[in-house]
Amino acid sequence: MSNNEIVFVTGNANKLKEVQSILAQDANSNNKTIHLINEALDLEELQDIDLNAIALAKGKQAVLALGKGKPVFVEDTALRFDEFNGLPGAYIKWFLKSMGLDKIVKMLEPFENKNAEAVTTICFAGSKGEYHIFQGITKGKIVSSRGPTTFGWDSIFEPLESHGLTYAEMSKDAKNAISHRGKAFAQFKEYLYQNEF
Ligand SMILES: O=c1nc[nH]c2c1ncn2[C@H]1C[C@H](O)[C@@H](COP(=O)(O)OP(=O)(O)OP(=O)(O)O)O1
Ligand SMILES: [Mg+2]
Repeated sequence: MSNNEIVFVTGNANKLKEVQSILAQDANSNNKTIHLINEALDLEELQDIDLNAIALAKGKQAVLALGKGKPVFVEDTALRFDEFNGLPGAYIKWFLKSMGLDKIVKMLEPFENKNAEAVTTICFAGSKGEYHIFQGITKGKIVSSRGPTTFGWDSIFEPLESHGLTYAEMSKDAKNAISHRGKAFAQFKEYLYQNEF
């Protein structure tokens, strides 16, 4: 692929919007413009608590689906409860689908420790067949839903760095500045600016 084109395989429109916005920030201060192409494929997801292993398996699925030689990346996002030793983790997607936000909050009711961390793990497959993993972590706590419920578990996660707001109560730019995804993509961006892909 020419022109610094890179494929992001995700079926999640909210993720795509955030990633487009993060990659567009300070794009002018670099000579390199990254052209993002979205493929909304539903990839098979490994069941594991090892987030790197999940992201790598997802990246390999993306390469299989698109064919070798195209720079492509995926990301998998987990919500890990301290009290549950990291679960639901990557399974948060299925908890959300089946139980909904309120019951997820209730799962922690018997426990004092509401601490959690949001984790985005990116797997990038370069044109030469190599894989790279980047990860961003934001610590916070699980709270009763506050703010719009448009994106996943945003309304029940209050990051430590937000001074009392849930992700859902923050502006998009403020969320991206401190979020798990913002931190993971800051590293990925650095890599893309400094390397041929
Ligand atoms: O910043 C976020 N704030 C709130 N909720 C979020 C966020 N990021 C992902 N989420 C939700 C979406 C899905 O319920 C689960 C992650 O699952 P995950 O497999 O990574 O996403 P997905 O299946 O929706 O899209 P993809 O096609 O990229 O796999 O957490
Ligand atoms: Mg998924």
